[in-house]
Amino acid sequence: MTKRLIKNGQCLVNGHLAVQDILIEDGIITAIGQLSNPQPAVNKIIDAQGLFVSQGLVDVHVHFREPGQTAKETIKTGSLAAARGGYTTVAAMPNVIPTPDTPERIKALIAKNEQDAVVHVLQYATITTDRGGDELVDFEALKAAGAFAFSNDGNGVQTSGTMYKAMQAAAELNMAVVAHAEDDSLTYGGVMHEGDSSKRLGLPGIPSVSETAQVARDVVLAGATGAHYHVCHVSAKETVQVIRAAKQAGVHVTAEVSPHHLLLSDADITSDNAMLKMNPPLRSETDRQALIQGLLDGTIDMIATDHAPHTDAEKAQSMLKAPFGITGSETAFAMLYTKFVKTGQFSLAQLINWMSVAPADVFGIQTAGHLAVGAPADLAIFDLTTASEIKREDFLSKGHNSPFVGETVYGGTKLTLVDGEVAYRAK
Ligand SMILES: NC(=O)N[C@@H](CC(=O)O)C(=O)O
Ligand SMILES: [Zn+2]
Ligand SMILES: [Zn+2]
Repeated sequence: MTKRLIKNGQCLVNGHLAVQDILIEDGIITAIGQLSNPQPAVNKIIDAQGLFVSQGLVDVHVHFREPGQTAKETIKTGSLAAARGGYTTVAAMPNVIPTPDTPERIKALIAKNEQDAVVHVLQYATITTDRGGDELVDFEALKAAGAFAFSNDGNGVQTSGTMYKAMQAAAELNMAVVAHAEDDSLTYGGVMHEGDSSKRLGLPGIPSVSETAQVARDVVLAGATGAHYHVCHVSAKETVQVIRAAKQAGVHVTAEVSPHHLLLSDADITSDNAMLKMNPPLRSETDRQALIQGLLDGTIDMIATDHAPHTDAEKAQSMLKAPFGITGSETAFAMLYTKFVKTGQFSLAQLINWMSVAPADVFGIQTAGHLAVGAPADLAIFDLTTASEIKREDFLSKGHNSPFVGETVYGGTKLTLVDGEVAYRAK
């Protein structure tokens, strides 16, 4: 039996930091508290003096590009990036090639995730065949094959009738429909938010209504079907209002926001720079403030990265040509800690709630989100007091497409344990 002891770490206890020791036996947390020293037969002692020891973070929105686009990312590199960010459980979106829209395909992908990943990977199935059109997948068979939830992320479901039937099927199975909300008839070939910055730069804009109109449709459908409807990467203030009203009306709707939509706005796009191109786009400062308010009042439940790696060559192009998406796994905690917790806007407990507890609880991920005796030893150890610079050469992701390179941050990850084993250790 392997016994590890994490000594003297700072843990959140009832929302406040307190010094605790954590005993791990065969990958399971077996004791938390002021443990007597020495513990009998401990194989390894980790000294966490002055460090923050947290339950592992949970990210319900990442893109690994395998199979199909392994120049951008693989299951291995994407999971290493997650571990470096302090994540121990992630959910992988299905926009890989071929896409997991059949039981055979998702089984093969789950087996590959299991084999290659250094963190726990949950796998989304698509809502429709080929992640487009109106032919629904076999929800029951995909659930039986191990699907985590259903999503066409990368694209919105364009037809109301298709979304309605998808929600009926998902509700029947007690599974979530996880939506990238985007009405293609309202995007006009845009590459950034339609607003002052797009006008100044002369770049085509994506109006907020392209997101909000579809979420408005979907909360009505969720209300009618009783389905759990989860909104990906909320970006617009009007969308926050629609979700708030739907929650008040008793609709089973939940929502995530990405770190970049909390940290940046279109005012940060001062030149044609594809490192700031993602979907949905960075919106106005008013939208950003509404997202922060949405988190604080519970309208938005959680933070998810939408880690979307692309190659250097692709992202070196103009915003007109480059693909949408930025990476996020390796920068999320440190950036959010530095910009929101250190500044006093969020408490550390709130941040851990949005980055671990809430995603696990909302999606019923039994094995994640809580630092507790009996739970798997999925832990992240962060250094909240030493400043470091985000450097592109340090990324374990194949993607370097991060607008946060060069930022000085606190909250770097020192060690990530998955089932008690080292998934990431800082050099
Ligand atoms: N967010 C993005 O800009 N891109 C994502 C797709 C998505 O999340 O919609 C990708 O797969 O690259
Ligand atoms: Zn999306
Ligand atoms: Zn995505």
